[in-house]
Amino acid sequence: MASPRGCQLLSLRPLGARRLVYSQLLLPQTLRAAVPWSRRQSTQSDAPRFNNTSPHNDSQDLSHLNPSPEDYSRFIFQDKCSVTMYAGSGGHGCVSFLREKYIEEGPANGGDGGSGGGIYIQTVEGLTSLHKLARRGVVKAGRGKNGQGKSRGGLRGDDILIQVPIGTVIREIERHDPVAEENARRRRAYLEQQAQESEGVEEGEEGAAFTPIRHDRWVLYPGANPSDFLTVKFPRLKPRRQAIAAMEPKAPIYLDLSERMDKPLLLAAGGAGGLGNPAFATRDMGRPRFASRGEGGTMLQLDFELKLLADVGLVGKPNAGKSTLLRSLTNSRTRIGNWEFTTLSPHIGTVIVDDHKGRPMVESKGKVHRNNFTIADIPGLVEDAHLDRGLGHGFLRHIDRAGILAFVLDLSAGDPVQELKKLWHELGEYERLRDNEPPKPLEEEPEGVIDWNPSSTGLPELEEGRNSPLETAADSHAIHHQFDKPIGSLPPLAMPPVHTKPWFVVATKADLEHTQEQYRALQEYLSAVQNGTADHPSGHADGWKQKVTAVPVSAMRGEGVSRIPKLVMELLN
Ligand SMILES: Nc1nc2c(ncn2[C@@H]2O[C@H](COP(=O)(O)OP(=O)(O)OP(=O)(O)O)[C@@H](O)[C@H]2O)c(=O)[nH]1
Ligand SMILES: [Mg+2]
Repeated sequence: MASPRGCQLLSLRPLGARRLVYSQLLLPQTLRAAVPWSRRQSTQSDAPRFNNTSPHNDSQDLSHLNPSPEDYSRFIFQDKCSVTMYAGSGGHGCVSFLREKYIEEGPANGGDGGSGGGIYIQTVEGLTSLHKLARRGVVKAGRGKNGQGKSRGGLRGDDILIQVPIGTVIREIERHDPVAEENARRRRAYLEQQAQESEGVEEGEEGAAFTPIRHDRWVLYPGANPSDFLTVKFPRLKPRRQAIAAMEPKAPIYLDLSERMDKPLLLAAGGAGGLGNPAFATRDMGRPRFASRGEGGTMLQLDFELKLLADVGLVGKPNAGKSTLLRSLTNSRTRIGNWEFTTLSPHIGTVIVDDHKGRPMVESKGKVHRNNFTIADIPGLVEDAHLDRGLGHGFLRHIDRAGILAFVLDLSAGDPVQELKKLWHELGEYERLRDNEPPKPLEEEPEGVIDWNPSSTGLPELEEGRNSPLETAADSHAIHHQFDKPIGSLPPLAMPPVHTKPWFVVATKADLEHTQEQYRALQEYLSAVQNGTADHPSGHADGWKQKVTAVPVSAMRGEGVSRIPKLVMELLN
């Protein structure tokens, strides 16, 4: 028993030391004293101290809402990542001949190679972060197995299914498609030949020209001498794609996966398998001693970005009590601390709203029943956050992505109306800066952009004339020109203006003294905004103000928070 305990203590020590340094740097004198106090909460006997006055003490387990410093888990969050994907290449065809007693020179019986594995994508409910995908970095589908003798075909390569959260946007950064490149090469060769013919080069001369064997395209019979092939005329080998490749979205890929998908969507099909030697048998050459190699798989470099973070985003100053509020509403284990910037990355919690029998209580817009919504706890906003102060722009971007904004105002910390206006000011400034950014190159080329709607039954448009070698070559030429120069950073996602989003206020720490007057003033102001007698705090005349209200809560005691799910469900509708 002794050794594991020792280990635990060792691992916690540096953390405690670091926290103390933070607290001394960031906290005012009055709050500093609270840090050792909150650390003391870890012992059972001290835990209920601050709650002595609360009538709920006995009935509720409040330790979840005012956790000890040890009681937190690190939530790894990533809302952006770039992943390189390789579809599997096809297996090679086999060169083999029937060998049987009394059959001297058996016919060709090499099997075809198996096709390479494809890469599929699907949105699933319950995922909130891209960190798992980001950690993989490179994703490779399986290669098809080579064909074998006795006409045995090779096995297909394994497919890869990538699961992403709903609201992921996928954009293509780079593509390397061996089939398209081979087509382009053939096209160039064809054009050169045409040019030569028009210049009057005689056919006889050209026909005699020596063409080296393309070992990247052909498999030769292992027992044969290379010189045996000098006189062999290899057939023209068109690069092939699997039939399923017709279901790939148009290049360059731009997908906005904003709904749950029942079926996966193909991003890149694997390369077609090579053909066995029977495929090349002709009347003149009954026993071809070559087979074709499998086609290479497409390489895609894709940028993933989470567009919609959560249904509700908590916006507030550092230390306002956002994380405590999230804990009181959900099972989240987000970290709480009486100092600023406790939360360093968004945490998402899910609130289940049902009749305790699993049946949803509310029906939302698209007539789809919902029994849950998600809340994102975002790091606190400081003044001039839009100028990258505090924890920077990144978190304003997260606010941008929540459907509903919940402004968390600490009633014990100054005038809440002024606080609310400051928060709106930061959002407005951020939006202004974002919208004034110069447009990036990809925005000027919208022709490759498709709106993928997973609920529609139709397939995405197919690449036109993909099977015709000349047209395909031209296409691939275009692709190549586009990717000659790297696209660089992609343009930001287009979001609806922040001031048009539904919002409400959570007035927290209402259990503290002298907060009633503050709440009253806040509620008066919000009523005035709703009636139109006061300006919308964002300063926009067309700001959303259909039902602006403030919910007084004491998140730490879990009081008043039950009104929030009802309000959110109303707003979601
Ligand atoms: N009295 C009282 N204290 C609260 C309440 N809600 C939160 N607190 C305290 O306020 C402090 C800050 O709470 P957090 O939830 O970490 O605040 P935050 O807004 O997430 O802070 P950052 O993550 O730094 O942005 C903690 O010490 C909480 O215990 C409340 O309703 N009443
Ligand atoms: Mg927090």
